Order: sequence, then structure tokens, then C-alpha cells
Amino acid sequence: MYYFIVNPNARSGRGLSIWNKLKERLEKEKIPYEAYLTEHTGHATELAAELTSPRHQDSSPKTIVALGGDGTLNEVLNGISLSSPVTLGYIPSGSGNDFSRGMRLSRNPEKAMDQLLKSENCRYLDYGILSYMSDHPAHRRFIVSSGIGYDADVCQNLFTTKLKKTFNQLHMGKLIYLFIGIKRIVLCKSTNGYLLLDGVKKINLKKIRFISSHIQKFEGGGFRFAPKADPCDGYLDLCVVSGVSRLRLTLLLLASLAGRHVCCNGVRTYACREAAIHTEEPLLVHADGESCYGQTDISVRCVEKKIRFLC
Ligand SMILES: Nc1ncnc2c1ncn2[C@@H]1O[C@H](COP(=O)(O)OP(=O)(O)OP(=O)(O)O)[C@@H](O)[C@H]1O
Repeated sequence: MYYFIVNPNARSGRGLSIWNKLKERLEKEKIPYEAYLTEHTGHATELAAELTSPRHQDSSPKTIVALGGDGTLNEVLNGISLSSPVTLGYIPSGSGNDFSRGMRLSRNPEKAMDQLLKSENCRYLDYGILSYMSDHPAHRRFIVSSGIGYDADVCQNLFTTKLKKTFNQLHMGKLIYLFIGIKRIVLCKSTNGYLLLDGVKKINLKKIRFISSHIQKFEGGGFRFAPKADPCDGYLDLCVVSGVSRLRLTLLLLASLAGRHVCCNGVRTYACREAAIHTEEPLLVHADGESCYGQTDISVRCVEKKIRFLC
């Protein structure tokens, strides 16, 4: 039995029409499924938690398929109980789709559904945990990347802009990332701070633009910030951009589309199991593109091969 958690609002409302089309195939081929449509932010987490709870009526192993963007996949990941026999699947229907890009899965929902239904193999994937203090200690899982600074600033602005809908309607969802990305280069701030790798190696940083921690290679709709990231190696790949002018940041972002930024001045990359980051001024933070507000202290760590993923 497949359990689909569908974000009808993904890609500015196209999620629903994508699902309606895919549903026809399931019915035609008499594939047993249940589907749940999300109604608000956080709902996919609640649904995934209910489905994998020991109190759920069906306690047999389940395949939960997230249908939406990376944000929906993140919400499902944050809801599932990893002590239950759950397998995760994914049908990309967002604007960025960095998870599918990194996993080399089809970004076409129909082809992805085809792959999913034919699939007999599972991979055990790593996931990250981002921790920070809000009113109380907060922990959020991520399966693509988490970042502090410029990249999170872009995510926050993407979430609030009305232009995303317009771009998605014109089938140019990817361009909105570029548009907001350029705008935020001008407006976003930088600050000094430090990075502590695996509790032992401290690196002082001036004028931090952003620090992203990766399970997957890509973020932001195709920026290959961590070309060496491997979702099954037990390591987070960090991309640190600091001490660069706005013009240089622009050039680095362009170079990162091909993963060529890594050998440029102002960019450092590391692989670690965990990292702590401190900034003098609060910078915005994200986990898989979902905003975790402004923070001065965060930590990230990698949990190795704990997600059973159908691919
Ligand atoms: N019914 C709903 N109405 C409004 N927002 C929703 C609903 N269900 C989920 N959401 C929220 O929509 C947000 C964006 O979803 P998602 O990431 O899946 O799509 P996207 O933004 O189009 O894709 P991408 O992250 O690849 O750009 C998430 O923060 C999620 O919590």
C-alpha cells in the first residue's frame, strides 16, 4: 500500500493538478493507495507522524510518498518515526527540486511515478539535523541542505514573494530563484563568526556571506554548492563563503552552477560529521529551504544511512 502525502499548493498550486493526473494512473492500474492532501504548513509533518505512529490502525511496513517540492519532502521527513518500518518515496512537483536533481531522479512527475512504481530497490540515505535555540531547543531534520546567511535569506524571500506564483504560471519557476538571488545579493548582510568542525577544529571567519551544509550536492534550484556531497557517506559537505564583495559573491554563485566555485578565493569546503556555527549578528537559517528564522548559534550533524528510500 502506498500512502501519498500531497501538497496541492506546491509549485504555486500546480501540485493539485499534477496529483489528479497521477491518481488516474493508480486507479486505472488498480494500485492500492491512500492519499492525504496537506491543508497548511506543517500538515505533512503531522500526517507522516500519524501514519508511522504505533497507534496507527495499519501497523504493517509502509511506503510514504511525498508529492510536492523539497519543502514537502522535508516536512514528511520531520514527521516520520524512524523506529517504524517505513520506506520513503518522492514525486517532485516543486519549483526547485534539488533533492531529485542530486539523486539523479526524474524531475518529471509522471516519469518519477513510473520509476517509483517499478522500483524494487531501496537506498539508505543520510539525513542532517539542524539544532538551534528558539523559545526552547529546536531540532529539524534535513535531507538536501541547511544553510545560514545569504542562501537562507533567499529562501525566506522566496517564501514571501508573490512573484513565485507568476513565474511558476509562466513555467519559469527556476528563474524566480535567480531573480530573488540577485536582489538579495544587494540587500543581505554579512557578519563575523566562527565554525567548529567535529568539536575540534575552530575556523574564525570574517564577513560570512553564507555557510551551507549538504547531504545533496545542490540547493537553491540547481546551485552545485557541494559538488562532492554523497547522500550515503555519513558526512556533511560544507560550503563556506566569506570575506568577499557583493560582486565577487555574484561571480561565485554563477561559478557554483557548474560547481566551479570550490577552487576560488573566498570559498572553503569541508567534510565533517558535525559542525557548530556562531555569528556575531543573527543571520537567517533554513533547512531544505524552510525558514528557521534568524540565529546566531546553530549546529548541524549527519545521521548516517537511516532513511530507507525507494528509488
Ligand atoms: N495546503 C497548503 N497551502 C499552503 N501552503 C502549504 C500547503 N501545504 C503545504 N504548504 C507549504 O508550502 C510550502 C512550499 O512547499 P514545497 O516546498 O513543497 O513547494 P515549492 O515551494 O513549490 O517547491 P520548492 O521548495 O522546490 O521551491 C511548504 O512550506 C509547505 O509547508
